[in-house]
Amino acid sequence: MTLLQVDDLTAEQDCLYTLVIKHADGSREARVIGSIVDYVFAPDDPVAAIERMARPEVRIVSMTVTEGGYNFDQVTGEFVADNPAIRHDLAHPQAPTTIFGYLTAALKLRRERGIPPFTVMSCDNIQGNGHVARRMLVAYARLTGDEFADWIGSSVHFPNSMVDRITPVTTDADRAEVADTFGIRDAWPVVAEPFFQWVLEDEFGAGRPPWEQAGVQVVPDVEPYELMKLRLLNASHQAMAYFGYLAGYRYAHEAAQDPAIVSLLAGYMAEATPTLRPVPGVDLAGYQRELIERFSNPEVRDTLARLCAETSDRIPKWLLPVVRENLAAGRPVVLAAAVCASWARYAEGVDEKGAPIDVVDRLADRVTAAARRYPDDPAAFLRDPQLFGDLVDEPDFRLPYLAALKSLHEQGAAATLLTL
Ligand SMILES: NC(=O)c1ccc[n+]([C@@H]2O[C@H](COP(=O)([O-])OP(=O)(O)OC[C@H]3O[C@@H](n4cnc5c(N)ncnc54)[C@H](O)[C@@H]3O)[C@@H](O)[C@H]2O)c1
Ligand SMILES: O=P(O)(O)OC[C@@H](O)[C@@H](O)[C@H](O)[C@H](O)CO
Repeated sequence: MTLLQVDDLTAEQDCLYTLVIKHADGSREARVIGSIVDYVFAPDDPVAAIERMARPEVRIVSMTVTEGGYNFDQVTGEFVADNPAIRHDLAHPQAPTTIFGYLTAALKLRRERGIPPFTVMSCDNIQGNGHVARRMLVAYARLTGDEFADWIGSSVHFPNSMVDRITPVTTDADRAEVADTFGIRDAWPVVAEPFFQWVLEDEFGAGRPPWEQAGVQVVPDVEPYELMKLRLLNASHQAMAYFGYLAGYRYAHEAAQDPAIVSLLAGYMAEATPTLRPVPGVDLAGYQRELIERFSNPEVRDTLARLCAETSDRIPKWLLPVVRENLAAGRPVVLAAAVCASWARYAEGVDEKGAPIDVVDRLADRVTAAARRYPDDPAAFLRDPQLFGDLVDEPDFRLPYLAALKSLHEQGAAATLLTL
């Protein structure tokens, strides 16, 4: 295997890359994208990155740093100040490691130089991603001084957004295909499904490109779209990932073509739907059918391993809000509880044939240790307040969770899916 650095993007191919759209019928569309004009790898040269962000022509800083990058307590929603990376950034403002250190250093420079602030545009899969980005950045800045934090809170804009296109990890096979099919030697092609949706609030302090012309929906309130996407698409990814992996599948389309998994997804989505708001112009039943079709696209070859990673940052943000709202309204949470049980079974790190599972999660040691307390302490996995809050005390959640976990152990994933 060739080890490629993203630096190749600048050195070898002038920041151009190929976007390959993979249709379910096997046809392909390819376009060379020229929207990246330069690239600075911040860990190599933090000061250069900060200076770049401070340039007057920079008007938007967009972020795709995954759910774990926002550093908030998943139960209280509060900024976690007691984090070694945050302590490091406060002590070394010119060599930061977190987005908060970078954004703060660049905004400070702009303010000192009389340059208006940039807009911070989160593209991550977090409910209220703009609101969360604002709250967390202001909380970080407050640790450096109240006046500066207040200035960020009142001067910097943070649009909420919903970004949707299933984009798996690029493989060597993708690179080879781009060369063979399109005659393009590209170290960093991006492959994706045909569907895309980007919904954005028009909340920019210093202007923005006319993204409507490229199909972006600019709306006054993104929340209904976010709820729909995070609770139906992303949470359904979680629903099929662990059951699918334990049942022996390795690709999303394989799992999504199994009728028992389709039933699980349909059942979970029926549980989640009452927690959504009406979405302008969207028929939610049609959206759910389309999701199963999108997941089933055999060409995209999204791996379950990608969907199974960093669960500690995903299930608490996408699935547990559905559980809490349904419990509060007296509605059932049986399938959402079973999905949590499938995570617990997966987190044990050993599959149904005794083979090891590579649990990729920043809390891997902790979740695996808790999961392995089954059967001596069957609810141990739920007794992690930072992940589950007090849900372990809710019988309507705990009992279906325990039933599904017992069945996963005694019958296996395939048989459990049939009983669900
Ligand atoms: N891939 C998709 O299908 C897709 C679709 C829509 C939205 N998104 C959003 O985009 C984000 C990125 O997706 P991706 O597929 O590019 O993921 P990825 O894992 O390929 O890339 C994530 C990047 O974030 C960086 N990162 C991780 N933790 C960080 C932290 N604490 N601080 C700063 N940087 C950090 C990583 O180094 C990596 O470069 C996702 O989390 C999701 O919110 C992804
Ligand atoms: O990338 P993450 O960590 O937010 O979540 C994994 C997938 O659910 C996600 O990448 C989806 O493929 C994407 O959100 C589809 O638009």
